Amino acid sequence: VPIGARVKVTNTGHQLLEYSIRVMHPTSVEGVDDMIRLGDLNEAGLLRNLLVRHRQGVIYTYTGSVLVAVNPYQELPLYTADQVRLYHGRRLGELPPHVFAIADTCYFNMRRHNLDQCCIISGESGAGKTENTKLVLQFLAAVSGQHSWIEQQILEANPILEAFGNAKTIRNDNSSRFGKYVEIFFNKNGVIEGARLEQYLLEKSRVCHQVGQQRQYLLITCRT
Ligand SMILES: Nc1ncnc2c1ncn2[C@@H]1O[C@H](COP(=O)(O)OP(=O)(O)OP(=O)(O)O)[C@@H](O)[C@H]1O
Repeated sequence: VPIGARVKVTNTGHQLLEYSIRVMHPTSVEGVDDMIRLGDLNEAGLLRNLLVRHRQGVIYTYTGSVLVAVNPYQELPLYTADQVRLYHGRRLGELPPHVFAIADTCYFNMRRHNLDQCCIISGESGAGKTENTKLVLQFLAAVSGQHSWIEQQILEANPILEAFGNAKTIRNDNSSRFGKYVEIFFNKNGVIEGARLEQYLLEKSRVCHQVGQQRQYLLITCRT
């Protein structure tokens, strides 16, 4: 049953949807940074908030410690070195929502509590998972102290992986053919020492041409 509606059974046994119309909560008019503060905390309220912010050119919104990113489909001046410096060492929520704030919170928690941190990036095809993953890596490489060859290698591995593992679909010109599990290893001083990437969840439905044995799926690049 859609949110805001309820099922009513008529005398003849038919089911009807009855919609209730309510006055919009003031927080839904301008939009809020953190959707936990929404008065209309339902699906319609969340979607409206994202729409209002998108119209204002704002692509990131929190729901507590979860970041919702709306794909802007255009270059925004949000990922400069100045932005990295701005978000480094700040508490979540202190500044406007940003993927750098999430990356910084992970880095801070890892160093402070000496615990592994995990960032899950999910969404439908074309939502911006790959781009935001790269931004998290870019941020971690920038703040993790020494600017060594290793950090550069990790960042530069992406175009190579994308060359083999990405291809055009109706939804996304640069669609990934497989999911990625990226592990970044830091030493005690918070400096990047290495990385490991594991691929999983290959979407066979996206493969349109198969080379040789099944195991070679990942080396297939194709255009649909
Ligand atoms: N933050 C952003 N700023 C600018 N452009 C973006 C941003 N996020 C996504 N895009 C654009 O949208 C395109 C699709 O994004 P991306 O490849 O990250 O989606 P995805 O969720 O990984 O999709 P798939 O599941 O199909 O691999 C990118 O190639 C880029 O052009």
